[in-house]
Amino acid sequence: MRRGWPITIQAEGEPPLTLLAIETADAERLARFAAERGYDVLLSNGRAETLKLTNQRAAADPDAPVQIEHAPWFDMALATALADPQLDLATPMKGPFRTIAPGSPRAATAALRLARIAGLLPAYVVGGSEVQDVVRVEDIDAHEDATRLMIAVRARLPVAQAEDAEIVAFRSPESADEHVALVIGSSDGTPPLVRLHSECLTGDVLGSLKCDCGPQLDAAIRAIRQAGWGVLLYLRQEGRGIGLINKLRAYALQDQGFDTVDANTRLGFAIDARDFGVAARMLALLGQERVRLLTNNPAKVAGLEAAGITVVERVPHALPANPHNERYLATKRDRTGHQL
Ligand SMILES: Nc1nc2c(ncn2[C@@H]2O[C@H](COP(=O)(O)OP(=O)(O)OP(=O)(O)O)[C@@H](O)[C@H]2O)c(=O)[nH]1
Ligand SMILES: [Zn+2]
Repeated sequence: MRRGWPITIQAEGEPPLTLLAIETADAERLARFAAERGYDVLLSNGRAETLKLTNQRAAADPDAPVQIEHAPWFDMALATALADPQLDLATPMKGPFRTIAPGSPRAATAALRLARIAGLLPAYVVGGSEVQDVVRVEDIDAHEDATRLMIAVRARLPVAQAEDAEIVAFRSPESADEHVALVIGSSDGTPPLVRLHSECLTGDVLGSLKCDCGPQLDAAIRAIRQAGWGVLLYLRQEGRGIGLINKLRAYALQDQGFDTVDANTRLGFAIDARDFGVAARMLALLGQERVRLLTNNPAKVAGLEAAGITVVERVPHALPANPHNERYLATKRDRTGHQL
């Protein structure tokens, strides 16, 4: 998909679904794809609603797939406008469009998930008649199957704020994401103070002021050291699970005035695409199934608990705002239920 090649997704009991990711397609590839029959367009419900293409279907799952029927005037420019929200404000969409029920609904849902895993916009043309390399839905699920995660290596890692630390790296056969845990101090038998930190290249490395990630990361290490012992999980869930490029697309939409929640929806993603089952699995592999959790986000507590970890205490983890992240923090409080 990243190379712009078509793929076929097969869900058991459904017709095979052959598709081409719009982001990596070009006019020539598009013309070759489904040349005789024409192609439909597959979007997420959130993206389709943004474009007002869902005929007011009540409260559908934002991640559910929506299929738009081919019309003779579909071309690369139109496919790009359907896929990419960047130009929504500049070029209003001209129809008419007709949405139809996806012929392979489970394969279509898996396709949207695969785009997110690949870091691409979740939008495809569908309908190619030649079956391509076949990907089974189970193959896509395996990328996010936390039970397949294992400890790969552990080593001593003194860090500036905690000299007595050890790094533990995890990986699974299917996923390229290499998650790590920094174990600070040694167990004294009490539940560790734990922080789930999701990767944020802009905040963690470049010192971005748009979010609170960098200061939260520093403060977490300090708090764990002060508590005596604990674990920082550094989860490779950049952009709340949508990847760096898609997060930066969300930033570009924020430059147009949308908040962090609406930016994700306009792109066609869930507001938070993270799976905290990965964190639960890492804690279980470290032998820590009872934890004190540093967070303001009730979804992290719920996600760990649902995956079998007992959160004995939630420890607030708020830091002072700056002029650039005030709105971001207010959105967390007002729209995503953060207890700030
Ligand atoms: N999609 C998207 N992701 C963002 C944005 N701003 C920050 N992020 C990502 O959000 C994640 C940071 O979330 P966390 O620090 O875990 O914070 P949280 O879920 O709000 O919860 P706590 O800090 O634990 O209260 C990182 O992966 C960032 O890259 C944004 O505007 N859009
Ligand atoms: Zn950040």
